[in-house]
Amino acid sequence: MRIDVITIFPGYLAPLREALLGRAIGAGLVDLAVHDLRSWTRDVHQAVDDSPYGGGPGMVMRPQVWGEALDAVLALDERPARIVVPTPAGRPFTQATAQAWTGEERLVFACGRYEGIDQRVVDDARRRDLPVDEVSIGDYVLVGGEVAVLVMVEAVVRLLPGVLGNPASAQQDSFSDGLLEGPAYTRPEVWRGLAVPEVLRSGNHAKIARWRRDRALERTAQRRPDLLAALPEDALDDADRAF
Ligand SMILES: COC(=O)c1ccnc(N)c1
Repeated sequence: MRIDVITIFPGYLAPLREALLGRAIGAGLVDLAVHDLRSWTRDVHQAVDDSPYGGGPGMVMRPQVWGEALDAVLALDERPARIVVPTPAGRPFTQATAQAWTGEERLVFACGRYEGIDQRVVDDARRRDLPVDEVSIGDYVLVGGEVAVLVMVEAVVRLLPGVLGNPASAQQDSFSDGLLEGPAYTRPEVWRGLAVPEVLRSGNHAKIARWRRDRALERTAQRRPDLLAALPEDALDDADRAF
């Protein structure tokens, strides 16, 4: 997978070259290219934004600069790309989105700042039949899209084959089965007077699986009843319902 990020703060994306993601890049599982949007400005001030039509606070990022930047970056590689615009006004980015994007050959992230990017940039890309997703990582506003890109790239790349040491851990993630993950424990057996639940030391794999499923159902019911309500009809078996 090739990932391109267009931003006025390239340094914000440096963490993508650390740790697990850095190793994925080193192993050739991911190609990452970060581009400074100001490279496509033509004026001495390298202006990337301007006042909003209709008035109002803040500044809007200029369509000319973004249009040239996206055209140039897309032309760097012939692989088909999905353009992603992080915005608080976007559709929710979820584990399902991350899973779906693992099938993409290329993702091009357009990081907006200020009050966002002139809408015609997205409209122009869409009318050229380029896939464009405007996505939000949660119901809150950031200063720029860069942090959202860090979140989304990590969520996607960790799912790519060969990235995680143990692929099973991606399968047992929270959300992978529609439920939140339950509590986890490691040594010592007792810590500050708190013992690891007995069942986890029983060696009885069926009982352990049941206990873990019950804890996941319990936590999901307590913290995210919306996820429980959204489960498909056949997702819960009789033992689950008995819980
Ligand atoms: C500027 O971008 C944001 O504020 C943003 C992007 C993606 N998700 C959000 N919740 C906010």
